[in-house]
Amino acid sequence: MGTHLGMPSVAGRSATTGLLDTHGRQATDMRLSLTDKCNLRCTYCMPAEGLNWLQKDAVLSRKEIVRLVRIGVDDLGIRELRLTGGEPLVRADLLDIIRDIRANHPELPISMTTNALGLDRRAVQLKEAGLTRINVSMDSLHPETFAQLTRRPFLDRVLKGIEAAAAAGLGLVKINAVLMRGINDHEAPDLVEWAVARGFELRFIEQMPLDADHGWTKEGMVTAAEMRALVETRFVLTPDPRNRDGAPAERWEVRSKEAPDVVLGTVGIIASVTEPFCADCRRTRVTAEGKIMSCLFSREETDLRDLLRSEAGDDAVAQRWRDAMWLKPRAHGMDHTGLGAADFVQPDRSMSAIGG
Ligand SMILES: Nc1nc2c(ncn2[C@@H]2O[C@H](COP(=O)(O)OP(=O)(O)OP(=O)(O)O)[C@@H](O)[C@H]2O)c(=O)[nH]1
Ligand SMILES: C[S@@+](CC[C@H](N)C(=O)[O-])C[C@H]1O[C@@H](n2cnc3c(N)ncnc32)[C@H](O)[C@@H]1O
Ligand code: SF4
Ligand code: SF4
Repeated sequence: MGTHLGMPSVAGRSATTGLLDTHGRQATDMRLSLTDKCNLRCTYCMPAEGLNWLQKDAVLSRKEIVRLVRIGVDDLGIRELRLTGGEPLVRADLLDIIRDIRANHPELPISMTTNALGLDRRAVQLKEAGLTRINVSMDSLHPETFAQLTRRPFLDRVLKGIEAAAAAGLGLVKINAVLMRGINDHEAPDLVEWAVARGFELRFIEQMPLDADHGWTKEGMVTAAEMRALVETRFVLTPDPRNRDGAPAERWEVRSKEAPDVVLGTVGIIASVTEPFCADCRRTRVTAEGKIMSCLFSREETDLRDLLRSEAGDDAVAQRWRDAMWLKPRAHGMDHTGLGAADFVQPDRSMSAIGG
């Protein structure tokens, strides 16, 4: 667990404090969903038939998004912004949104998590608009396995997108791979080999119960310990000495068994289920329709859109955001960790509808 502010009292929350919660954490990392729509149907996230997309006017407009980010950064201590979704690249005004945010906040790190479809055509423009870096989700290097997991045959397009992002200077490129038992878990060492050869940081992700199909089981998921063992069939892993600094990924240095003196690269493992990192969580989430979710697994949502569409000033918006974050659950949407525990309730929203 990293450093924390002391437990703040309600009286101690003045109009100038940031996004504190009753467990002594402060959210400085804003995750903003630009859309609930997506052009893939990853089995651990979306149903095959897709979801009922939000109406256009239900989704925050460019102006509303830019205002919300300004309030977050200027009034609430946000220090990092991540654009996500659904698939952020399907949003037509994505470049304008990034340009506007960059104009207001010249130093703000702005990253994006994407499936990379269409990124080959837009990577340079994204960089020019002011995007800092990119994470790409890609679970398999085999076209058939990729198609099985995403229900779409688009691996070659994703690979082109990744190449374009690296060439455009949107690095360090991180690659996210959810490992699924019996489907792509055997690919773990190949994915590591592919990523380190290209200077990408690969992260293996434990599957969480956030799929629209509600098919997740604790027994069925691949654990972080298993992921390490799979990688260690070909490589030597040692803890990365750098400070984790609130990051979900625990990083490991990768060496080959033949030349263990040379660090080939780094691999991360995001163990939300078996090794949760909630005690050091620094996240605040805004859904595409402007609801604050203080935790990925929150059952409570706080609407900011109605305030943004009223005459309310920035102070009122900031205060409602603070109030929502104050009540952030300790972990996994509850007062204790335990995805899949008897008292855990899976949120109604899938990962794509929350904003991963
Ligand atoms: N438990 C938990 N897992 C999360 C949360 N946010 C993201 N994840 C998981 O972490 C994975 C990686 O998320 P990214 O969007 O790439 O963000 P990140 O790892 O914070 O990114 P970097 O800062 O670039 O390292 C996601 O695919 C989720 O599975 C969160 O708030 N809680
Ligand atoms: C919801 S997606 C949104 C951004 C973009 N569409 C993408 O896939 O990168 C963000 C991240 O959530 C991850 N994700 C989705 N469902 C998940 C689940 N059930 N468990 C763990 N990670 C999940 C994806 O692998 C992806 O890295
Ligand atoms: S993980 Fe990302 S790419 Fe896959 S269905 Fe969900 S939102 Fe779409
Ligand atoms: S589950 Fe909730 S508290 Fe835990 S890291 Fe994710 S958002 Fe933070």
